[in-house]
Parts: sequence; structure tokens; C-alpha cells
Amino acid sequence: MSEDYRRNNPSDAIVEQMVLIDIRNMLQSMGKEIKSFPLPEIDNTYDDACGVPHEIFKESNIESIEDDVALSDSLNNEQRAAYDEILSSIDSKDGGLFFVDGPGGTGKTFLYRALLAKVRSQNKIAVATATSGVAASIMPGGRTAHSRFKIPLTIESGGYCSFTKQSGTATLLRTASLIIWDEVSMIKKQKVEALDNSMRDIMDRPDLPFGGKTVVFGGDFRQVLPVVRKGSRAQIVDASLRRSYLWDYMRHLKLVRNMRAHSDPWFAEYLLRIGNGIEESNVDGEVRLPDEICVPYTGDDNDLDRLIQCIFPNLNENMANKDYITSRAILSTAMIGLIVLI
Ligand SMILES: Nc1ncnc2c1ncn2[C@@H]1O[C@H](COP(=O)(O)OP(=O)(O)OP(=O)(O)O)[C@@H](O)[C@H]1O
Repeated sequence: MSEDYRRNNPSDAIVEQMVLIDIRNMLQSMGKEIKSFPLPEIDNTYDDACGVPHEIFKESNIESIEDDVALSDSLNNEQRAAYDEILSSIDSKDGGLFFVDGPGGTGKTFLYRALLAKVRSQNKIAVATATSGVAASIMPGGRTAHSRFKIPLTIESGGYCSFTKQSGTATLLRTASLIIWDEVSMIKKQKVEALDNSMRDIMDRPDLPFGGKTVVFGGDFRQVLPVVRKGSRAQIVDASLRRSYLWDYMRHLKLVRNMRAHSDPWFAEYLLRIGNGIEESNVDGEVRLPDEICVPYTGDDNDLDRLIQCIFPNLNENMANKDYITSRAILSTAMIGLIVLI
């Protein structure tokens, strides 16, 4: 550890202090105090956080991206209604549980970014999490829910997160004005309930869901559901948050307008019908893709070339065009498809 600091600092005394501060931060996040160990004293001159728990120091220093602060000006009506309701729950200090229910592309992440920027611009703490790392990474300061809330990988009903009441994580969550958990539809209900149990405990408000915090969940039950090994449809549904006692406490905020496909309303509605399970299907549950969005498969050698030509027309001329390259992709459900393409 000291090698990292030694590269930029010639003084042994400073290096020692920086290592001690790191050790203190790690111990704090585990709910322990450095003072209980026989280690040299920390000189606060070298500590940017000056005794503030590391988790709070880091969260308070997430810079609001200027563009995100301006996002609230361009929210659509549904997003605006959700935004106002969530902010007023924070202002009222009574807390509230929300579930932002929106199919893919309806602007859930856009809404979270606007909320995070607003709350942070008021020098309050907003904790941004998502079930997957990819979704967490597109929110400023986002972390996976497992890592932020220290959720055990396997957990039974009635379980707790593995942070202690004295830990930096507990202090952070106690201080937070807003907690966001995106893609909650993908996680087993016991994990969300564990956070509820821990929050009631650290807030000393055992009778209030999440100890009276404003918590915004988001997700789309039409997309990926929790993984239940060899689980039947009923078992998978039963494992989801929809079947939790918490579901009834949540105020449902619906986003319906597809902002990703707003230039193509027909496609947006078609996606929604499939997601809602109302598009016509055959006995195997397969829906028919309309001819106009298909590149026909004929079985001859030119099929692949036709697909590439359709998705990447005039590829050579557009190689350096970033908008062209980032606005199209060929995906494959199986590795073999990709190998053929390469
Ligand atoms: N009010 C808005 N004004 C302009 N663009 C918007 C607005 N809301 C969303 N968008 C844009 O629409 C696209 C989809 O939004 P976003 O990624 O937030 O949707 P999502 O519901 O999180 O989708 P998914 O569930 O697939 O992750 C993004 O390009 C986003 O910038």
C-alpha cells in the first residue's frame, strides 16, 4: 500500500500518515475504530476527510455534472410528476417508497440523473445504486446495490445486510436524503427486505419501512427477472419484489412514453405490446416480427453480407463517423453467430 504513496511523496512521515488514513477508512467501513488498534496517531493535516467517514466524504464529493442539473428542464410530463413527488417526499422528511415503473427507453435513468443532480446540488447526500454494474455505471457516483449495501450473496427471509450500526455505510445511509436502486426487478425480494430490516435498525424506527427514508426503486418486470436455479415461472415470479410485503408500501410512478424510440411511435408501441404480453403469438409463445424490420434469410452465401449491408450501409466511408458507429450494432444470441460474423 505504501508503495503507491511513495511514488508521489518523498517523505516517510507523509507516506505513513496516508497509509494510516487508508487503514482507518477500511476499518470504518467494517464498523471498527482505528483507535482500538496499537497504531500511530493520525495527523489530520493529511486527511482530506478530516475524520468524516470515508463513505460520506466520497459521496459528498461527487460533482454534479452541469448537464445533469439542466436535465430537469427537459423532463416530460410523466417524468416531471415523478420528479416533483419524489422531491417533495425528501423535503417533507417523512420519507416514502417509490417504484418507477417504465419499460425500456421510457427515461428512468434520465429521471434518476435529474434527481441525483438536484439533491446533490442542495449539498444533500444521494446514494445511487443498481443491481448490475452496467446500470450503476451510467449514474454519477453509482455503485452496485450488493457492494453499497453490503448485501450477503445468499440470504434467507428476515436477513440483514452485513454492515454494523457503527460502520461508515450505516452513517452514510442514515445521512442520505435519497436512495436510488435501479433494476430492482432483477433481484430476489429477500435482498431488498434485508436492506429494509437494516435501515429500520440503523434509523431506530422499526415500525417504518426503510426507517422513514425516501427510497426510489426502478425497474421493468417485462425485462430480466431474478435468477432462480431450475425455477418454474411461478417460483421466479414469487422470488421477485412484486411478491414482497414491501410492494404494497410503494407508490407506483408510471413512465409510459418511450423516449428512446420517440421518433418511431409504431416501434415503441410494438415493443410495449410484446412487453405487456398482448402481442399475438403462436402456441409456443413466439411473436412474429413484421417483415419491414427483418432482413430475410434465404440460406444462400450472401445472407450475412446482406445483413451487414443493411445495418452498416457504406461502412468504409463511415468508419470514422462516431454517430454512425455508435448508433448501430449486430447482436447475436449465441457465440457461434458472432464467430461467423468475425
Ligand atoms: N425527457 C427527455 N428528454 C430527452 N431525452 C430523453 C428524455 N428522457 C429520456 N431521454 C432519452 O431517451 C433515451 C432512453 O432513456 P433512458 O436510458 O433514461 O431510459 P430507461 O428507461 O432507463 O431505459 P432502459 O430500461 O432500457 O435502461 C436516452 O437516450 C435518454 O437520454
